[in-house]
Amino acid sequence: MSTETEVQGGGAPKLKLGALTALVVGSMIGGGIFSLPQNMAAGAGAGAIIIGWAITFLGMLTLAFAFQMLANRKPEVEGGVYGYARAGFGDYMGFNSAWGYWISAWIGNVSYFVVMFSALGFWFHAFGDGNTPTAIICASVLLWGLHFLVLRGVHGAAFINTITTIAKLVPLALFIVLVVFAFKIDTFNLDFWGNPKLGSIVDQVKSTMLVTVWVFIGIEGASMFSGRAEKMSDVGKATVVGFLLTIALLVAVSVLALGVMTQPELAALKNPSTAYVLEKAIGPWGANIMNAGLVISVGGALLAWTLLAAEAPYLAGKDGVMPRIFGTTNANGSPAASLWLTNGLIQLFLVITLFSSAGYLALLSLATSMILIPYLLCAVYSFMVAQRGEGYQAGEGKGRDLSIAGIASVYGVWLIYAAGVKYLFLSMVLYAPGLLFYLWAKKEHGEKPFKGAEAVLAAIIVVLGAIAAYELITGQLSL
Ligand SMILES: NC(=[NH2+])NCCC[C@H](N)C(=O)O
Repeated sequence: MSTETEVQGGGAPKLKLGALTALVVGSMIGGGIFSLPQNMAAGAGAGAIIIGWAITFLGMLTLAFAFQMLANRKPEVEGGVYGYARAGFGDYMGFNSAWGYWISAWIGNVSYFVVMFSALGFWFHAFGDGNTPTAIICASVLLWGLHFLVLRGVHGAAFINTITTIAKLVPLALFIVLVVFAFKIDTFNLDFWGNPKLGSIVDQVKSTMLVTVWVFIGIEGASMFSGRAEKMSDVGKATVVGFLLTIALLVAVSVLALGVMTQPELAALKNPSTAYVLEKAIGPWGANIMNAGLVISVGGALLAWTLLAAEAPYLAGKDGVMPRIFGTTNANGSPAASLWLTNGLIQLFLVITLFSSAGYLALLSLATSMILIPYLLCAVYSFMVAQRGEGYQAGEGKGRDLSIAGIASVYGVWLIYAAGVKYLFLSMVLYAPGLLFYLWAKKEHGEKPFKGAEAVLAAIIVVLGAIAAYELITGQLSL
């Protein structure tokens, strides 16, 4: 691996608006949407679900706008959630953002493999719940197939992602149309504000927040590839358009399902619950269609997330906050070292799921909450940029941007609260070991690792991580 190829993608072709939008939609729509009817109904009635979507709409829209604003006002900052955190809060925070994002991305992929083979288990019983030996062997073959595909070039992989993204919209559109016909307003209105077992409206709404976070992860997809984009303005457009398309699908799927089955019925469904909702609407074919849809959708999202996962250490490596080796690309412009590390870890975890599915599920929710810190840092950074007026013409109003960035930041804090502060504490177990990589990188460049308060922050993360690890081991805390 030579360092000459460190230049961004060498002469690789640049990504256009269509490919960027497909990256956003393709990474947001993966497995989550197929389980949405059950996941949302598990703790909330129709009324609370609608309120939950309204909050999510406002919050995620402002976050999408914040990414758009950053792409337009700060075109020189590459690297999405990592790049913005570093620009706003220095090398060490930038590193942590890349690290948290990366872990969240690849652990998410481990869950994708399990979910995909569990859906295939609908037809092929040898795959069971997605973690039988046969399933793990086949998942591993698929993993390395994707690996070599991406090694041949990010641009080509992005092209295939565009195709799978279009393909995955078909079963979802079909679901929406067919369920509209089966929709019964009486079913929908029944216990609109939830039955007493679900608790207060606030509790019900809060229960939906975790689910809505997971389904929107990927909203940063275009920003992560800003360095490979043809035009910066396309990055912003792709983010907003991708968001609007995705939320329309998500809301339709979750709300329409409530007119086919009652909340307790939905809550009791197996996942992917869309399969059983459609089965109720049109018969056995329904389950076949949605299971197939899930396989296509997650297959495509696996590709998108292989790209996204490898991008984070690569970008950080290029800037010298991750070890140099991760910043190198092969002759096709693919971040080869980063890909090998990422997929190697996924392979390891796939084997672990063979022995312990429970432990891995716990790790998954932990990893989901890890991405909230990178999101919050981006929102706050967009607020700082607007406040300082960076990239604005003289006399140009900042009011709109300030309020958007303000709401996005408040939403970011709310998500961490709604996801549970416990998870934030537990995620320190995974944040803490990153320090070794950071110190390694800084040593390579002969730089002092910390400026100002960064050393204190690093110490806090390590101490919290150690306490959390200790409490986990002694059983005082559980995932
Ligand atoms: N591999 C991942 N890290 N995926 C995270 C994105 C999840 C995506 N929004 C979904 O609903 O499926």
